[in-house]
Amino acid sequence: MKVIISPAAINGVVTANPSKSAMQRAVAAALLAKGTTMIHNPGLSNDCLAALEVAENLGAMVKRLDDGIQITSKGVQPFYDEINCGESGLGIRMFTPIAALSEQPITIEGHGSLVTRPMHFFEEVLPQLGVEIKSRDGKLPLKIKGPLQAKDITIDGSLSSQFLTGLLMAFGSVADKAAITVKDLKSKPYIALTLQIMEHFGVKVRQDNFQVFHFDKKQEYRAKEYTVEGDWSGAAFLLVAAAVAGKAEVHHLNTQSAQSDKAIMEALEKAGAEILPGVFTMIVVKNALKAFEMDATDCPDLFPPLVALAANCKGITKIKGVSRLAHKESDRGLTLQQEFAKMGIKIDLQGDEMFVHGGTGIKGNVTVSSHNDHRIAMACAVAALTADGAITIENAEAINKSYPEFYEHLETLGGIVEREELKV
Ligand SMILES: O=C(O)C1=C[C@@H](OP(=O)(O)O)[C@@H](O)[C@H](O)C1
Ligand SMILES: C=C(OP(=O)(O)O)C(=O)O
Repeated sequence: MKVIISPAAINGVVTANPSKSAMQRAVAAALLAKGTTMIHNPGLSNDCLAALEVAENLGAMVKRLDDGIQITSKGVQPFYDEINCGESGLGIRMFTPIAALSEQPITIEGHGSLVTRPMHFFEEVLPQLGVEIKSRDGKLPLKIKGPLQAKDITIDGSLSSQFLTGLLMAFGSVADKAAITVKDLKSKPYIALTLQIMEHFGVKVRQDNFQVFHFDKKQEYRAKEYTVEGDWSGAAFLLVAAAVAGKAEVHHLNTQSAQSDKAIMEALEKAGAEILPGVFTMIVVKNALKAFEMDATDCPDLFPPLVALAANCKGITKIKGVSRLAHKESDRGLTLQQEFAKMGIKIDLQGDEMFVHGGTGIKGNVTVSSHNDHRIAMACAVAALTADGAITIENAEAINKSYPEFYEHLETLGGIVEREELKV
């Protein structure tokens, strides 16, 4: 699908979409728990749907009800010898150690960009925990055979926190006394979110400075009611849209959330946007915007909205953490540079730093590509609001990975979105 976004002023109120990071973790916890869990405000993005299907294939019963999604489980008891994590990096890295709790051989598949994302971590770590594993040169498909035994282990956390999330979740249901030591952990707030959700479902982990994670006694996940928080990662695009093109009120955003991407507020403040915080509501209003500096090493998903913001800020914005972007749905440092260049915005990449030359005007009447990356599509859509003509985004349906409601929400706020379905 192509969408054409015309320049427009933003003004309106929306409720943030459910966080896929929180939803996927809750689905995993519900699978690991014995009993019936009810998930309210469930996410229905592609990554969330993939997590639900994986949970079903690993033994859970999933029912869609009017007030949420009900998951009934007896723990991991696979129905099939294959699971498919769709395009979700978190999904595959979290569910692989969980699937390995069973002794049944299981093939783990995915599609799209997931097929080229690195998984060699598992080949280094899982054999130390008693799991046999084969991959295609560190990539999908993975073939595993458990059962995983929780033991003291040291891992490298520099590529992604998602592997640690998977080990923590799996250890939570089998560890007696064990510790995971992590070297050079990145994206730490995502681990805080994992620990918070594990604790909600009855499993406590003692941690020292995000370096050592101790399991002190045998614990069990308990089936619970859980309400998925609003998604700061998706809302970041709407808040930036307001800062550059008008005003927006976004509901269901918790400023006390463990989500790393609430750091968008720090960037908006530095850039000079007007911010009116409320209880579970953020109001952002346009103001004169200036270049800012930000370290996004631990909140890498903020790069695309930060670039859309920086494009509208006078001066050169410096964002640190570019090396975290190489293995996302696209190589996001390069795709941002390439697509924003088409809109007349110069981006320099120097080592781990990105420099965005903003305030020079955004060029419209151009076609950009999402590179099948949801966050690139959303960043280009926000850039279009202040361009001097409409911007066509190819492969615009990429947003379904995390935020299927994105274009509707943009329209609710006053955005002008024309959809062109491809004719077959
Ligand atoms: O745990 C999670 O929910 C996520 C962790 C982050 O990945 P890294 O830990 O690889 O940075 C983030 O980029 C991803 O979108 C979601
Ligand atoms: C990188 C992302 O997700 P994941 O790694 O879970 O595929 C993302 O949502 O931007």
